Amino acid sequence: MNAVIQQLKGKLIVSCQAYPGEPMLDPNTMAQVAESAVRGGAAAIRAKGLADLRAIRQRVDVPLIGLVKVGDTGVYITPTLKDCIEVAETGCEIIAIDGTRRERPDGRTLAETIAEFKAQFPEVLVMADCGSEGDAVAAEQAGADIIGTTLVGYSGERPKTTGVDWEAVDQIVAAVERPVLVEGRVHTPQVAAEAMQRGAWSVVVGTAITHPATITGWFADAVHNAG
Ligand SMILES: CC(=O)N[C@H](C=O)[C@@H](O)[C@H](O)[C@H](O)COP(=O)(O)O
Repeated sequence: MNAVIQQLKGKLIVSCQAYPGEPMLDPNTMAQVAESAVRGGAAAIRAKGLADLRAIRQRVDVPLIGLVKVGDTGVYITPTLKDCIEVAETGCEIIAIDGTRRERPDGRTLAETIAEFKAQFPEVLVMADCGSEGDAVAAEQAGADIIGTTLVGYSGERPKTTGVDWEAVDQIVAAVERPVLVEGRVHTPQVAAEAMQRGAWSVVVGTAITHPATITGWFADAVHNAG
């Protein structure tokens, strides 16, 4: 078992991302958020964008799961081999890439992408962001080291549930042997604990920890609806 994967077993991973046009879209800000998450107990940080990744790398010692987002539709999470290489060059232990069976913008299959990437970066792990059980099985066969439920509800294969899509999580956990990171719409500690009980290796939480505008909206709506 790879040491980094072992290190993440039963631990919380925090995703620190701000989006185009947002006030927190700033590498130094994201590095501060990441360091705060590590102080709170995050065993690893997931982050996007080369500048954010470089800034976070200088600030925290825990493993980094790096990605880039190219657009926000179709295959947009670290979509090409070139993107994989650029992310790995920032010093991440793990790269997160689109792990669906959809056509990739550079024409490579997922298996080709992983094989060519690993030829250059044998030490760097690949997390496949999947949207369904079928994706997860294919991604494992394609050589992914870690399976993420990241794209469940976003790739068109599964409906987007309000919280975690437990049916998809159960199917994926049962179908693959690789560690499954439950990621996407984990909004409370109780839900994170349930993910572990259902067989997750680790849980990745983004919005509910690191996206104040969304969290504020939850509270604002609750107050408004109760008033
Ligand atoms: C679908 C997609 O593009 N997900 C992205 C992947 O990196 C992020 O925008 C999410 O914040 C992340 O997956 C964590 O999920 P949540 O923020 O729901 O805890």
